[in-house]
Amino acid sequence: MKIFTALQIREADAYTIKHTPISSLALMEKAALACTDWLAEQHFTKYPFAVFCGMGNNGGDGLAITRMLRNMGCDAHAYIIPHSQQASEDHQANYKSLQRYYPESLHTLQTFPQLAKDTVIIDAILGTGLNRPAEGLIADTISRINSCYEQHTIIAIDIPSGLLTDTSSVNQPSVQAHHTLSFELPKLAFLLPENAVRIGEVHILPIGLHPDYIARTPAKFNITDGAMMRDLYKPRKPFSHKGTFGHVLLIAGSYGKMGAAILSAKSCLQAGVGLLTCHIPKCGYDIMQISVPAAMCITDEQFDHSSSFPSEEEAKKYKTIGIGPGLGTAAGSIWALDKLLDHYRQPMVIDADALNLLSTNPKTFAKVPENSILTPHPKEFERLFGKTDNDIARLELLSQKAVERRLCILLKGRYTAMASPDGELYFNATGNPGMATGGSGDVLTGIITSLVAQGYSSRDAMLLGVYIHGLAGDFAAAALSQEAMTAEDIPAYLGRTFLTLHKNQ
Ligand SMILES: NC(=O)C1=CN([C@@H]2O[C@H](COP(=O)(O)OP(=O)(O)OC[C@H]3O[C@@H](n4cnc5c(N)ncnc54)[C@H](O)[C@@H]3O)[C@@H](O)[C@H]2O)[C@@H](O)CC1
Ligand SMILES: [K+]
Repeated sequence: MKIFTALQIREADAYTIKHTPISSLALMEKAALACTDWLAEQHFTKYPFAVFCGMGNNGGDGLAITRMLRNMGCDAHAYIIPHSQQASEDHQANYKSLQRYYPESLHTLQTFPQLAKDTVIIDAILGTGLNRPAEGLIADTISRINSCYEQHTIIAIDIPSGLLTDTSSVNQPSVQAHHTLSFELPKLAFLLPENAVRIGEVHILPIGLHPDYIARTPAKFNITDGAMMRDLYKPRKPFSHKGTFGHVLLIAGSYGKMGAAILSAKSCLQAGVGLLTCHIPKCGYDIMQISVPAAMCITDEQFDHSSSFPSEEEAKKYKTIGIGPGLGTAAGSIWALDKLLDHYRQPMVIDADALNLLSTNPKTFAKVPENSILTPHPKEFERLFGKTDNDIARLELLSQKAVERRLCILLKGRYTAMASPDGELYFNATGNPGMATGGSGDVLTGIITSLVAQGYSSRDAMLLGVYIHGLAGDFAAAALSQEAMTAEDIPAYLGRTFLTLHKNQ
């Protein structure tokens, strides 16, 4: 799914109006109807409404919504903020309709109104046309709306007023909504952790923008989805054998952190690898053999951490290496990783403590093979690549580093961002807060390593691995609840997840 900029959204709007028998005013009517239908479905229409309107088309939406709510018998009032000399054409048309049918519902905002108990606040002040920070009466109204957050439900139309669509809004005043009702496609602003408290729950309502414009217009950012993943997925051929699906070496675990190695190993197997060998310290031998009988084990000479990774000759038998879960940051492990990178040139999957080893050893980092996949969470990302002022700057840094170092890098989060060496940037939308629990990342490493071994390109293994990791988590949460599920439940639901990738699903 594409993420369009504010400019592209305007173009999609204009293209739809030009190429279909729908006027700009009729498109606004459709958008307002989609919002009022949603309000009715969610049983908000039993409450009174205060609709705060700007003077552009976002305000026009608000006026049309007020009329439709009145048509449904609701007690709705529109408060127009006079921030401009002239309202947009469609705003004027909707103003006239409301004045004609429900003149008592129209107000020009002078002071913030007294709101009756349970009044639902609709924020239709500014939409994608925001071109400067909100100030004066608009900023005052935004702050008054936000002061009602505990007592009233606040619903933003298209985007919370004051929030920028495509760039960071850090330090800018904006409405803080419980729900955002947006049109047709998600906006970049909705995917940024820094906006989480302002956007609330986002609901994307279709309004019939022209599919040709959407299909032929390239977007800088995309969200992966089921259709794309079904295309990437490689079904198994009938005459295949375990050699067809690759041999993984997983270097993981240390004293007190063998659980991470187990979770990763189980997930690697459940994601379909042909053969799995785990390199673990001596303390982990019984634990691994008992917990994951299908995995072979090589024990390090050290008891509590790993300090000697395979030689050039030994490493040749592995299709790929996954390294990091529970590894620890012992000096011996740094030295061993550095030596491994002197000869190992295949793409690897690097996670957790192995990333921390790289962040403190730039010379070792420089040896990481091209097309390797790095899987940092935000703190690990910061240690590797430095601090940024906001989420947009961090996305740019992510993309820049992936291109510069010829790596696939994924930045974990609610919408994990995934960058590949050719500059593409995708977001993942599967997953849920039940996965915010120790071990989820180890599971992801196992899955992605497994896919690389099975012949997926690094980019495809990253996109597909993150997608199925999230979807398996969604199945686990649906069956067990977000609270009760643990990281171990994610590989257990991989089977159901793979079935959704089959073409006939
Ligand atoms: N493209 C679409 O898909 C559709 C868009 N519609 C609505 O149209 C909206 C966009 O409308 P507009 O382009 O008119 O933009 P806005 O309604 O966001 O407002 C733009 C107006 O506000 C002024 N303005 C911008 N920032 C300001 C600030 N900080 N303080 C004071 N004034 C400011 C601008 O100069 C302009 O006059 C969307 O957000 C959506 O709500 C819907 O009506 C129909 C479908
Ligand atoms: K708005």
